[in-house]
Amino acid sequence: MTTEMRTAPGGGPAAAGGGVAGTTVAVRLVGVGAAVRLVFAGLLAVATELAGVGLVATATWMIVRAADQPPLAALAVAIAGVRAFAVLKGGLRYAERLAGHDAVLRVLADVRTRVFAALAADRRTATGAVRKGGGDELSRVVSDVDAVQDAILRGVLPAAVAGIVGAGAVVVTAVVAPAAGLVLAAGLLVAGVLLPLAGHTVSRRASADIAAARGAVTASAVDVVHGVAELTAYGALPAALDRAAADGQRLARLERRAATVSAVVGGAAALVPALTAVFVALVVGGKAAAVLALAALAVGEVVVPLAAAAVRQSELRGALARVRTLIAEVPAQVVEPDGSHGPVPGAVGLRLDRVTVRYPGASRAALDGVDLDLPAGRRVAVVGSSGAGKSTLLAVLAGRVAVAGGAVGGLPAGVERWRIANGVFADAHVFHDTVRENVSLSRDGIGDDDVRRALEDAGLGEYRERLDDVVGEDGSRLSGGQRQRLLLARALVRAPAVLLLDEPTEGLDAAAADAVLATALAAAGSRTVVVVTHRQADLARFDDVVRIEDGRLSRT
Ligand SMILES: Nc1ncnc2c1ncn2[C@@H]1O[C@H](COP(=O)(O)OP(=O)(O)OP(=O)(O)O)[C@@H](O)[C@H]1O
Repeated sequence: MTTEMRTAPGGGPAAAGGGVAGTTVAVRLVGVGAAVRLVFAGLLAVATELAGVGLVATATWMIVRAADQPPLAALAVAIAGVRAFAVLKGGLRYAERLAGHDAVLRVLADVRTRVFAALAADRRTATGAVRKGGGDELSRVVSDVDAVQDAILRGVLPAAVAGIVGAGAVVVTAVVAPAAGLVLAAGLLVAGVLLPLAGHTVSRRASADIAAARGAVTASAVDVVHGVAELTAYGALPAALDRAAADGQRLARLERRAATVSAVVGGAAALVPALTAVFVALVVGGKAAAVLALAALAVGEVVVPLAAAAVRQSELRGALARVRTLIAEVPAQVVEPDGSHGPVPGAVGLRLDRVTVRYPGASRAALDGVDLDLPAGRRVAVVGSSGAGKSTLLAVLAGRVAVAGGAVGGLPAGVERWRIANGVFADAHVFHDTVRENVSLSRDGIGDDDVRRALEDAGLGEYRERLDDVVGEDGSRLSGGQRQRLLLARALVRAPAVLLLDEPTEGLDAAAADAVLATALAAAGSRTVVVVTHRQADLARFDDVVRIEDGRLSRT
């Protein structure tokens, strides 16, 4: 027997992916290039706001001066100034929007690419952040990424612009009239710092509750929709609907409260610049009063949106943290397919060397220091009780799970593991599409004849002439056994060098299971094959039988 098995005790305590967890804090959403663009957009925004304040101040001065009915020549500079500021403001606003959105869209494109890479890696690693929640989690990821845009355009940029414009306006006002400068500084502090801080503090807790409530609503809605047949059959539908309705009401209550906070804070912030303008007018006498008061009003307008943005910012915080974590979880070792790989060799073996796998949050290792030598062409059966770690072993061989310790060897250089080792896995998905598409997955070079042969080999000959049949959502129009054989046909149609089959005959009667395994092994030819099975009768067909119990491997 050439298959060599040793089980080593212990295993590294690090969770899968733990090696990159420490870099989470260091991961930034915005690269240097995008940061430069954002600063440029910010400077344009500052110039736009200053042009706006200049426009108001010049126009006010001109109106006040005109009241004295001076010769027109005395107003000529002011008239030209008003025109210049108005044109400048419009032009700058356009340029600022262009630059700001360009920068933000570039950031988003970059973040989306990195998140996509993380999700793709997630399919093959134990981090499983998205897999755990399925479609619901995926839609949350989409809105989390969109939150990056909101955070920059409605949070970071306006806050920076308001800070610069506000500081500049206070200095200039203080030079003209120190008392007015103080009043303006106080007003801006209240509207631009204190109220946003208050809004942020009050809404921080609420937004965490809202996020949780939103998740609960989605989860209960999905449960009711998907489980309606079972719930009806067991008479549990009214209770489930009540629970879903209660979740909805809780969410509505929380959102109402948050909207009230936002309205109160936003309203107060809008009031402050008006009051500031009145106080500026009171502390400054003469003709300068109107000019400084209206200029203060114009500057106040720049800081007013910050209060509402701060309330929204606390909603976005969770989203941004999740995006950062997700991006940080992209394991460095994941190689993206770039089509530059050579042909997959015909006969390949693999070797596990003290491999340990620990799922996040699990108290014990799913695989614990497992050694397994898998020479090319060997056929190995894996047995063990439920939850012992059999599927995890296949996932390691296919590179779908990150190992916390040990190594997988024997891989030809430059070839990704999934190209070498693949097959039928416990969590395989059947698409709501035709039999043909489910077997070929639109891979190049797989014709109808190949699909038919694979269907025969997998014991699903009854679909030979029904390639256009749509199989339903996750194969709902197939029997359990047919679904399993369809997945087997997918694995056999272009079988990899190492064929991994997780209970390929599950759901078949004994005679059919015997026949399907026999034809599948015949179709596998000289390939290396690893099959997880619970059937004693299958074992005679294999060169070796390995047993996994509690994540440890032994020979039988
Ligand atoms: N994605 C996951 N996240 C967390 N824990 C997991 C995950 N997948 C498996 N586990 C845990 O790892 C252990 C091994 O699971 P695995 O699926 O490998 O067992 P198995 O031997 O294939 O079981 P079965 O015969 O019931 O399919 C179990 O304790 C299981 O609960």
